[in-house]
Amino acid sequence: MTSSTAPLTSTRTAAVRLSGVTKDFGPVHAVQGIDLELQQGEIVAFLGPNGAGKTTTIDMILGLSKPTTGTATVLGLEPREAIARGLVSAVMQTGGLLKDLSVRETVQYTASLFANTRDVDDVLADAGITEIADRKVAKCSGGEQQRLRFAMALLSDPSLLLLDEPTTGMDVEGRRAFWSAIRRDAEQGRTVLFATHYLEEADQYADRIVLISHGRIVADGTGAEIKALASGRTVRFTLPDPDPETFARIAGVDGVEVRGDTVILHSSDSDAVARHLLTTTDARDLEINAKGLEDAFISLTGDAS
Ligand SMILES: Nc1ncnc2c1ncn2[C@@H]1O[C@H](COP(=O)(O)OP(=O)(O)OP(=O)(O)O)[C@@H](O)[C@H]1O
Repeated sequence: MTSSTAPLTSTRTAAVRLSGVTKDFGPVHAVQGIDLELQQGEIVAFLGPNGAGKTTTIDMILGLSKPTTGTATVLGLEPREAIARGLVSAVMQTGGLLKDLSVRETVQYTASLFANTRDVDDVLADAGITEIADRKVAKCSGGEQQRLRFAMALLSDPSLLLLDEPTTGMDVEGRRAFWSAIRRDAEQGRTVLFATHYLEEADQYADRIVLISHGRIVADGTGAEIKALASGRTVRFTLPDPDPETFARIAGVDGVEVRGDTVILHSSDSDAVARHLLTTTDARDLEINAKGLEDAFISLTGDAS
């Protein structure tokens, strides 16, 4: 066994390395070949729609399931080994809290289950919940409960923190308080990977966004780079027997989708494209819409079904 000599704190060891990872559930190909390396200290968002494969991938990083093919390592170790050494913690969406305990009692109880932990008051402070330490869990808002889960996750002082859609169902204020606690903590150098559906959340809190769709990475970059993919407008219209080639040649058109008699053009100059269509073709029922993330997924994956 070589793991006892592994250079755990070396900046050269990736926090997470996925190589050719796939995961099948019977006939469902949930993850279809992911190669990804996260450096220590990075805050990375896994951004994708429902069913993209985010949770399945996080479960493999946590060692909760094994890849069908490919390998996953955490700080150079097998995921289960990294967990056993207290190097990884997770904040999941729900569950795991006893309603009758107070916030402090919950953290104290969790701490009592481990041999070595950080000081309870310190983790309460880091999670920003010192002032509600005596409140019963049942009386805490969704955002406060998530900050409590975050405090519990900090007890082992993990190098890697995984968050699976941690702000689902929270109001704006709960979300803001939760993320400011995470962000403050991450500034100390912890690696954070979180799954989200929201481009804004990913853009605001991550240094890097990995866009995932249908079990594959379709883009990987900064918030500005990913937002550029989701910017621009679509021009939708109907025309009998449309020819995609003709539309691709119109100045300002970046992408063409044809669904029967309906055509959707992606463009950064939708006014010019609309003017051209209305003055030189028989296009009808023309609509201009702001592009969103769903359109970015469609353009990137070519999935126009
Ligand atoms: N245990 C399982 N058995 C069968 N299919 C599964 C199982 N777990 C996940 N899947 C399927 O794998 C695909 C990926 O699911 P996954 O939960 O990883 O997506 P996700 O990106 O986390 O989605 P969401 O944002 O909805 O949580 C989906 O089609 C899902 O139905």
